[in-house]
Amino acid sequence: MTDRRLLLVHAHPDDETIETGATMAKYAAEGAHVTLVTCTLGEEGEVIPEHLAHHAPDRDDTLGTYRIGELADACKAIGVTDHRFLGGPGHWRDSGMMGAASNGRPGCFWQADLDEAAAELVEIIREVRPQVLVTYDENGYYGHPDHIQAHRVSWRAFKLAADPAHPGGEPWRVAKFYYTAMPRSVMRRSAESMREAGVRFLVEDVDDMPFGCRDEDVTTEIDARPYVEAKIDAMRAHATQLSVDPPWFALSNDVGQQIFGVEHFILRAGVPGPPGPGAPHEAGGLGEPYDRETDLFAGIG
Ligand SMILES: CC(=O)N[C@H]1[C@@H](O[C@@H]2[C@H](O)[C@H](O)[C@@H](O)[C@H](O)[C@H]2O)O[C@H](CO)[C@@H](O)[C@@H]1O
Ligand SMILES: [Zn+2]
Repeated sequence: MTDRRLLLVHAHPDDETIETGATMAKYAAEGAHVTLVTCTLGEEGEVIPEHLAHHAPDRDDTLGTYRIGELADACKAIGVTDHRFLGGPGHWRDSGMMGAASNGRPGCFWQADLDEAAAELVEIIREVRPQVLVTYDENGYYGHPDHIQAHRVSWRAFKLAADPAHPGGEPWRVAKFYYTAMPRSVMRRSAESMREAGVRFLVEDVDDMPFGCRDEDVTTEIDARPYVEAKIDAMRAHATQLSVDPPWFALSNDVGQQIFGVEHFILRAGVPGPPGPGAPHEAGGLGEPYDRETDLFAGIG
């Protein structure tokens, strides 16, 4: 299909690259219109490099502004030119990890009025008219309040955008709504590879990691291996948040993860397309039988 339009809704600067960077680079390179919406500036994040530590929320509190620049560089690396902050830069502040005092801070995303935030996203959906929307599952992929809220706002906006009773612009029905996903079998093989390689990062037991899904829940495997270098460049752009030592990376908790050019998704709404040739285990794929979609736009007329 021509005129493909993909909308991704992510919570903080860096999530777009960690979970969907190769997929975004692939579709952008293939001429699809890729729109990234980021819900906060990541103001409450930790800072890895010592020389940037002064930006931290408990020091200069300038991390949000700094991460705007990191995100711009990451978007350039993956070829994404249409990026928006939900409600405008800094409209909703990063809420911090679940249970942090910052969860209760007025103006943080976790405290956002759902319909107000969803209305902001409906405006973008009715302007861009994407066939595909990608965000997190009900648990926000790993339980972070801003990720859970990104899911809730996206699902609400998906419904409202198609509702003729919702004011402002022509209704638009997004054909396919996806969750990002990381199959546990891929995590297990990756942890084994890290142990064998003796990586400099911590290697945690997969069952102790806050994310991961059953292989059988995955509906879609995007093989974007040709774009993994772009994903690595984008990860390097998020230097306050990520340590990158390809093919590995780590967040500020120094727990190692593998950088994959193959990324996985769960179709939450819409009609799946036909199965296609997936990726082998050694590439981070789910391997045989290749009974999953291999294109987010598959099956859309
Ligand atoms: C990938 C992601 O969502 N990162 C968030 C997350 O950052 C984590 C947080 O600082 C945690 O305390 C660390 O142990 C972990 O290593 C970090 O990845 O939460 C931040 C605060 O809400 C957010 O800014 C960051 O983007
Ligand atoms: Zn995040």
